[in-house]
Amino acid sequence: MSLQYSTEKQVAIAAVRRACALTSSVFNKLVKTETLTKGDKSPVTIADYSAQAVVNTILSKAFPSDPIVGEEDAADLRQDGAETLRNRIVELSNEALTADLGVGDLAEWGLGPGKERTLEQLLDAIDRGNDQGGPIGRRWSLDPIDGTKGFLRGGQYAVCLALIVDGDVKLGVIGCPNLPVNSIEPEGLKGCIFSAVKGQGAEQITISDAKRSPVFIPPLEPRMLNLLESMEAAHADLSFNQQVSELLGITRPPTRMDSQAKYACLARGDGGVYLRMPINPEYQEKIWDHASGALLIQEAGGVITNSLGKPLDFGIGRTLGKNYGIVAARKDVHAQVLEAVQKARSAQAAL
Ligand SMILES: Nc1ncnc2c1ncn2[C@@H]1O[C@H](COP(=O)(O)O)[C@@H](O)[C@H]1OP(=O)(O)O
Ligand SMILES: [Mg+2]
Ligand SMILES: [Mg+2]
Ligand SMILES: [Mg+2]
Repeated sequence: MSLQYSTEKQVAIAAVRRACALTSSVFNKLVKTETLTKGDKSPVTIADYSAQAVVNTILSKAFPSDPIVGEEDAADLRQDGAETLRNRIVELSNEALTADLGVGDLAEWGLGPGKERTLEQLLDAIDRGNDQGGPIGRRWSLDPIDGTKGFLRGGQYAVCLALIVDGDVKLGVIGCPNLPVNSIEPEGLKGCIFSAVKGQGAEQITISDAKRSPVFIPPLEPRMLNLLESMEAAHADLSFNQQVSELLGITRPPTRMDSQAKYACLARGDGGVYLRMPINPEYQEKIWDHASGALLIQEAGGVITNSLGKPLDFGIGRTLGKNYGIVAARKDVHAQVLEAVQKARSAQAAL
């Protein structure tokens, strides 16, 4: 008997691997043209749209009745004047979809040489990401490029795909094309895909040769803990993090990186705490920004809650609703972090 969600996992990893190859190839072509250093966002848009087209095409073939909550939609691409953009998306998406079958790929998912899609099919695939989420039923969440700023810098970004059933994340996959396979060799081989299935644990595979290793948060002495946090000061309250760090007696400096790569790092023990307190409480976190990471943390022996200690709710809609921040850490550390967060908050309120 095969394990629950084993087909979904195989499909999700295949889709994320192709999307990672696509985004890496866009980046490599971009640096040569310098468009990237000028901060022109359109090439990133090309990578985002194409990655969503590829993943949604594969999901729709393998699971035709599953809705998808995807970050992007094709409305702007359908406008007059977007022809160059559309042509690039068709080219990039078809390059990814028609690449030779890799480890675990099946031709029945519509992959491999000769499986080109038309412009209309690809735009429709992007628009398959229009599901509104909710508490009932089975659906996927997709962030085709999480950490746009990291992608632009040549830093960390992630392709994130999750399966959510009745508001509960059952499968999470995070592809990190720029993350070192082994954190103690930062200049070594890069490119990993993390996956977790509810109740079945978590693992990491290398993008290049699909080598597997289990993923779990090792016990870390408090002095060895450090905070994983956003690069972008606008995305999380980094000065609050500093106070929490001091209250916990953490001496190591924080590790700043973009995207759900932070969850991946925490899950394999590169860090110890992921703290994301809102700068702007009106900003509602999106489910595609946290679903895969949340399950990865839980399956690696961690706990993830908001700053009040309540679980994140992936069954509200496209967002996580009211923003009380996010706290993730190994089980034993999580309670200490929550306590420190409350203390830091009281100290702030007393000012
Ligand atoms: N004001 C905000 N607060 C928190 N997160 C934000 C905010 N604005 C955008 N984001 C999202 O944060 C995620 C990246 O987080 P991090 O900085 O930790 O890497 C992105 O998905 C980004 O969305 P977007 O994809 O639309 O840029
Ligand atoms: Mg994102
Ligand atoms: Mg994104
Ligand atoms: Mg975005």
